[in-house]
Amino acid sequence: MSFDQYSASLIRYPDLGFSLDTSLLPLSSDWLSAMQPKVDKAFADMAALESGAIANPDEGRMVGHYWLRAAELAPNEEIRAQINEPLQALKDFADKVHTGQVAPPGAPQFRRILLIGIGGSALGPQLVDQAIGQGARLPIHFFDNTDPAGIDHTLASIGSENLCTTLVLVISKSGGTPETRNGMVEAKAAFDAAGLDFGKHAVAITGTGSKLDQFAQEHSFIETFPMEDWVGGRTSVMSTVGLVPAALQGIDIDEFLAGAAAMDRETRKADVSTNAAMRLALCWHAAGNGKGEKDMVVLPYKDSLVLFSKYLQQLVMESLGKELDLEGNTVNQGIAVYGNKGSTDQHAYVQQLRDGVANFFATFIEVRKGRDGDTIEVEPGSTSADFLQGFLRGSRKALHESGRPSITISIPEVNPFQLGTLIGLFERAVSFYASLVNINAYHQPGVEAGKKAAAAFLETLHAVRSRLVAEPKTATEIAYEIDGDPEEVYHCLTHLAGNGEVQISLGEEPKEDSFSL
Ligand SMILES: O=P(O)(O)OC[C@H]1O[C@H](O)[C@H](O)[C@@H](O)[C@@H]1O
Repeated sequence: MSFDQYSASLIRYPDLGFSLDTSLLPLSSDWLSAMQPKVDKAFADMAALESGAIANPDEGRMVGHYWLRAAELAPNEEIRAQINEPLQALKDFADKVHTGQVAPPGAPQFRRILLIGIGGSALGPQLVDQAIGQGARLPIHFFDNTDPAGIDHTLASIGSENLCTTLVLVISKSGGTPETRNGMVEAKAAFDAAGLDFGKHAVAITGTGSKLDQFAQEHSFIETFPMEDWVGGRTSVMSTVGLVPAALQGIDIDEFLAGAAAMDRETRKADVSTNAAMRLALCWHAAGNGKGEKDMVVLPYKDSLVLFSKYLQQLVMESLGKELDLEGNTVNQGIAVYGNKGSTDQHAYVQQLRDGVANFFATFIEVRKGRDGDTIEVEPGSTSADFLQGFLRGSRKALHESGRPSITISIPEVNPFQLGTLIGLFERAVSFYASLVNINAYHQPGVEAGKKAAAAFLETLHAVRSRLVAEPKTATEIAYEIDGDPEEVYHCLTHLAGNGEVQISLGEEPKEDSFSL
């Protein structure tokens, strides 16, 4: 490690308190020169995207998440209104909830939020809650799955006696995602059981005209906020999806947006030497040979950023994990992302990072401020923050010594503005990287395949249920009756057995297992 190398390579934005250190993942000038045409194209692609080009060609959509924090840059008046009007409306709504002008029947105020959503319609609000939701005016709970045990756990943590002061946010861009629909049906059942009118507790955030939008109208929800098709789920945290819950929590959403806008201003500049988002994209490219050969391990040394690794996992992997490039060639692109937080992970998997298979690069996130307020010494002359910083610097050095590259991002503290800068940085890095490797970062065709297969499984399950009788049958026999796949039928049967709907009698192997009512 050399101070000269560090000093020369550091990209700093002093007004943002931000710096990016890539000295331990160096990019040679020859390599950079060779990449220059692709870099130029990536800057040009981004300029086109931001001025309203159809940047998501497969879905024929514009890609507008950068406008959400700078509506003046949106390509037309209609889109500016689609940003500004809901923003004002959601702020007014949050004020009314806080002052009790919007209140549940029979109680002066809403006291907590239950957010129902999945993927991009939950991860952003979860990240915001964990990172900057401390001391929120309204605590928030989540249904982010169709796991009934998880739903029961969340309902129990709210307490049935508290549903009467719970505000439910149902979030789904498409308005048809099964997990979210199921969560809403489960929540409604809990409200019904408590004798409460679900609609008087519910708000929808969804595309206009979606199934959820219709449900909200039919059940007289308190409010519906629109979500536009030019915002992708994984980049929706600065749309109504992230801002409605954040404003209700009392988080300073203007600062959050300002942080992203400030990072956008810096990383919009087509200068490879000072553009942190382009530098990140180039480092990813260099580390993984432009083919994702190295995984990205995200290590924020701050508890409140623990979900940032997961958030980036969706942002990066759903955006970059693509079979085809823009010309239709099979490329199987992507970068695997995982991570949790430091120094916790040093006591878990960092052993492998240091000594094991060298298939990754690390991204450290340093938060300079340890805590608000006074601190104590945990041993003479040292604070807990000193140790946290020591472990970050120690891991970075140890990885470097064993030939493992790393990037280090530094921010002064975790607050709405800084979280905005981090999200803005990675969103743009993902856009740039997608251009460098010539893929569409804004669709997710692979996700549809799993959804279709799940729907087919559910159909088989219905058919299997209808064939169950007191007399034992094997999976093969039932599969023959319904013209189904025996293994799929077997999985249906073990699912039903696991939930007490059928009896299973084990044979020597699964083929011989029999099932009866
Ligand atoms: O907001 P929704 O339409 O309910 O979608 C929720 C999520 O599920 C989809 O399957 C996509 O893969 C995600 O990108 C999306 O964020």
